[in-house]
Amino acid sequence: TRSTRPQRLLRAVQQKAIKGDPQSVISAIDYFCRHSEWAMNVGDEKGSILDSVVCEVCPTTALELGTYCGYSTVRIARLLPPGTKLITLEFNPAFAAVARQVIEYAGLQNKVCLVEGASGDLIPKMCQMFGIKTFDFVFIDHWKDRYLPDIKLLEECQLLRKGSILLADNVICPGTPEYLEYVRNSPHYESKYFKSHLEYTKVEDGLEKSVFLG
Ligand SMILES: Nc1ncnc2c1ncn2CCOCCNC(=O)c1cc(-c2ccc(F)cc2)cc(O)c1O
Ligand SMILES: [Mg+2]
Repeated sequence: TRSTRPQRLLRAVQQKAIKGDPQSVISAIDYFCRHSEWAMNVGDEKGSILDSVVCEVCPTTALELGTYCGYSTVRIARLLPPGTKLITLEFNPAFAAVARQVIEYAGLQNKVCLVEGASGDLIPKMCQMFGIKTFDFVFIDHWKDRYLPDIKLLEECQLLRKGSILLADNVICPGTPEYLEYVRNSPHYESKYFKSHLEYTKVEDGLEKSVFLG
């Protein structure tokens, strides 16, 4: 049977990137998506904004909702100091299988814990599964209609603390209107929009950075 797009993306990494070199894995995926097949990675333009927020936060505990092929997982994990853990949740087993191989190719498997399952089911288990009290940083990049229910779930599970940073992808395209309305109007968040473009296109998109105020 024909290969899938994530499998073709993985093959491009294995053929073009250097094993153990996260930057070459990132560049190989960006090249594949620009010159061969578009794929829904956060991409290089929004990825640079993601990098700067991760470097500013220096998280000791980080969560990613929506792994896909592991592109943003590699971007985040390569910036984390030793001893920190990035937990990434992926619903689709085929995506997760590719992501594990991309993360391993980058040599970052010891900094990443990929869990398969739906965010709504897994978030309440973070404490018992990993002993995580609170997350310093959350990158939100999964089903656009799950953004709002899942941050409310993070609040209810007391997984956010004063100063926890949420960074949400695709707030313009495909768009997350309810999420934006909530974080921009809630007294519990201070929110800021980083204007950019939909990965590998000229279409407007952006990231919303929100600080939880407690
Ligand atoms: N653990 C979990 N729990 C729940 N749900 C989960 C999950 N893990 C995964 N999922 C669900 C699916 O995750 C992928 C979500 N991402 C996108 O859909 C996406 C789409 C576009 C896009 C597509 C077409 C266009 F024309 C224009 C833009 C761009 C992006 O940057 C996107 O991120
Ligand atoms: Mg996205």
